Amino acid sequence: MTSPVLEQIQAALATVNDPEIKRPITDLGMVESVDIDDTGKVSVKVLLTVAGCPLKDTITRDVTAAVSKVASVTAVDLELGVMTAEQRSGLKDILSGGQAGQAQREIPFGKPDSLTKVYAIASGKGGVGKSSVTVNLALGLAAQGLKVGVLDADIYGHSIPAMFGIADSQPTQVEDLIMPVPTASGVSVISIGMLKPRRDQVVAWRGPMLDRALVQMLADVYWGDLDALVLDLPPGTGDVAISLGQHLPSAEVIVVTTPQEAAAEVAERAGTMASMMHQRVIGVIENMSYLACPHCLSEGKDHRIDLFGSGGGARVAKTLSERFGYDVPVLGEIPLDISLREGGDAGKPVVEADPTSPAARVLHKIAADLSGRGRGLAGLQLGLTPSSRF
Ligand SMILES: Nc1ncnc2c1ncn2[C@@H]1O[C@H](COP(=O)(O)OP(=O)(O)OP(=O)(O)O)[C@@H](O)[C@H]1O
Repeated sequence: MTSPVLEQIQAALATVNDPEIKRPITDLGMVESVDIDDTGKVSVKVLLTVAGCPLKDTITRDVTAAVSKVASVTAVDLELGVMTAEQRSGLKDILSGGQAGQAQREIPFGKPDSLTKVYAIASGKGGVGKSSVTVNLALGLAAQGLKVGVLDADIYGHSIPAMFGIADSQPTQVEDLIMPVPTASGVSVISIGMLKPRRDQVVAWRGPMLDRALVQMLADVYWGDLDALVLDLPPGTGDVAISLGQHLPSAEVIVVTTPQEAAAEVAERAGTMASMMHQRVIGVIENMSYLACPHCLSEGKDHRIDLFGSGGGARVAKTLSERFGYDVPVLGEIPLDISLREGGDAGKPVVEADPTSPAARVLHKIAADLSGRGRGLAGLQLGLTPSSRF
């Protein structure tokens, strides 16, 4: 039996999103029953996707808050249950959009009508700050109001979860569909490290294994409707970069380098590799660009110490522009900044923990510029050839 109050409660429940799937729990078959007694006490039973769901506290809080707001509700009694195998299979069907049971799901970002911008963060060598840039750029894009996912494909490092403060989190699995782990600010994260049975296990995979892992992270993960997916690639020009090029030629590549000559040369190779895979290199980020002299700052002066030399980013941008015949700009120069390193170590990225610090300001600016380029099909090759000139 429905009553106006029950309808209001249903409407309130429809405002609660599952934190991992980011869709209303009412659309996902998670609300099993709703009742209200004569005193205004509401009894709700919500089914979790798996027993021991890591986000059950969030769901409890959100459901209780939403239902409590309905006028005439005096109390909320929430019971949590767990979906049966059959209910989970139904949920998987909803999430995979009718593709359930297919041996190989499609990569949603590879479809011609995909509106998700895919940014692949590449570098020539390790340790130049590629993962730090990935994490902070993703949060910077989220701060611009975008729905953002991060895929950590750096088999050697997979440091992304720790930098986000979710190192101990494991993704929830609904049948063979994997839910990305949400960060505190709602960025969805999957790391190649999360696919290993044990955290300390060393990944020594060859090309085909890596390719399978990358496809799994792109196709078997329920990413939902993202505005941007930021990928942390392993350094260099190896198997993952080739696989990514094959599966996602529409990915836009950002090359991270330091000001050093030696770093610039290998960074150019990483950029050239992307271009060989028909991906567009949209810019270069120079990290560890300079150190703001602390003594001068205290005197109100801006003096830069070029700890690692200078000009690497500009050199890579110039070389790649000449090589590809289109403009590859320097997107920003991120200074050395203790708060960036501390934020990474503590799992509290600098763009959120210390947004006015010098590095965070540059990263926010890069994110704002990128999001200003807009979502959608702009910049994609549409495969149209003009038939005549006007
Ligand atoms: N601008 C910066 N200022 C201060 N420390 C930085 C800066 N950029 C990066 N770091 C620090 O340098 C170290 C290496 O950075 P990061 O892990 O992001 O590099 P990476 O290129 O992803 O390395 P790898 O490829 O080996 O994973 C980290 O400890 C990070 O905190």
